[in-house]
Amino acid sequence: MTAPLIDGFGRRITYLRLSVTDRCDMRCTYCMSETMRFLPRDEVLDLEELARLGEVFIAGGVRRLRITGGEPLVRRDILGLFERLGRRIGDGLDELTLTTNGSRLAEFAEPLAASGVRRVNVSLDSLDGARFAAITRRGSLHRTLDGISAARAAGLAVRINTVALRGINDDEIDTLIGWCGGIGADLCLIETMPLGETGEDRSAHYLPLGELRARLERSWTLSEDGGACGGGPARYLRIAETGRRLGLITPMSHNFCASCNRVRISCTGRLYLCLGHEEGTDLRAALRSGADDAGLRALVDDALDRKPWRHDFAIGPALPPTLSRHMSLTGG
Ligand SMILES: Nc1nc2c(ncn2[C@@H]2O[C@H](COP(=O)(O)OP(=O)(O)OP(=O)(O)O)[C@@H](O)[C@H]2O)c(=O)[nH]1
Ligand SMILES: C[S@@+](CC[C@H](N)C(=O)[O-])C[C@H]1O[C@@H](n2cnc3c(N)ncnc32)[C@H](O)[C@@H]1O
Ligand code: SF4
Ligand code: SF4
Repeated sequence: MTAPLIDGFGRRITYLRLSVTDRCDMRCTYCMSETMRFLPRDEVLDLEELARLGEVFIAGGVRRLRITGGEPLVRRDILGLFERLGRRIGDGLDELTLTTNGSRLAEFAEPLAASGVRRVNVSLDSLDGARFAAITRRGSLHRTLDGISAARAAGLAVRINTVALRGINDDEIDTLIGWCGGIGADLCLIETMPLGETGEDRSAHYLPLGELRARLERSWTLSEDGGACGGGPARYLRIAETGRRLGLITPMSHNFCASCNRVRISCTGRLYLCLGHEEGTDLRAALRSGADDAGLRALVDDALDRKPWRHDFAIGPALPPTLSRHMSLTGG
């Protein structure tokens, strides 16, 4: 291992989110607009470039690597990346995983498991077909459910991600908790974050999870569960009735940045130091002009000194998105 990656506040970086495409087969209302335009292919890193950046971060002590997007499984050559980085599990990496909308998981679950993936986060905002189609604008509930079944059959642990949306799916959270209990999955609720224009007013559907938790406590016995999994932003509660965990990701109402352990690389090879800021550095230019690993690492170290302490997200009817960048570019 080379020297550990440490930011200007002394926070150790051990978790990398690698976005492999900005493209997606869905258009979730809180994530992007109906008419989202995607990047030309030559702006997106090729497999070799992605793998190389992954290796530089593993050498710097990154132990968890999450592949994300856009939808990572719409990228044709994606298995090659999982196979390549999967070889580093136990040799630097503790975990290689992905976040997916599940639409192509039925096809990919087995090969992903064979490459060393042990758990997946699957986004699912509703169990009602018509509602699911309305939220995702073009997704199919049965395809995502088939994907989840295939993941479980392949032995992958599944965590369901649900963005909690007032007036859209907040009446379904009890159902989702019960359903997740039935299939043996944890459920993670997420507050909507103000990234990128979507053509809709996010603030109308923003739901602070403290309020939702109080409501859920009328039906479920929830207790704090210290055991963090993934070193991510979720704070977990144990649900006595199902035995599963309920994760809460609350960047808007309760920020967790003091313990931030992560950075992200966009599909264009830009290192973003924080989900909530534009600060970063262009690693693609360095890659494409022949930089060696030490040169790439020097750029990363220089950037890490500028990692912001926290995000400055603000949401409200009169406020534009805090950042014009969409979540799909960095993968969240
Ligand atoms: N504000 C903020 N949100 C994050 C960060 N990392 C992930 N998220 C959000 O958390 C939600 C769930 O993300 P996932 O891709 O499932 O990743 P994770 O929650 O870190 O996953 P685990 O490794 O399972 O803990 C998404 O809405 C992400 O945008 C972060 O560093 N800051
Ligand atoms: C950007 S998606 C990328 C991976 C994959 N396409 C998926 O949907 O799982 C990663 C996660 O970010 C969440 N997300 C997207 N836009 C968001 C927003 N504006 N606020 C909060 N979470 C968001 C999604 O629900 C998903 O769980
Ligand atoms: S949240 Fe994921 S599935 Fe939905 S539009 Fe964004 S990238 Fe696609
Ligand atoms: S918002 Fe920024 S500082 Fe906060 S946890 Fe996310 S990446 Fe880290």
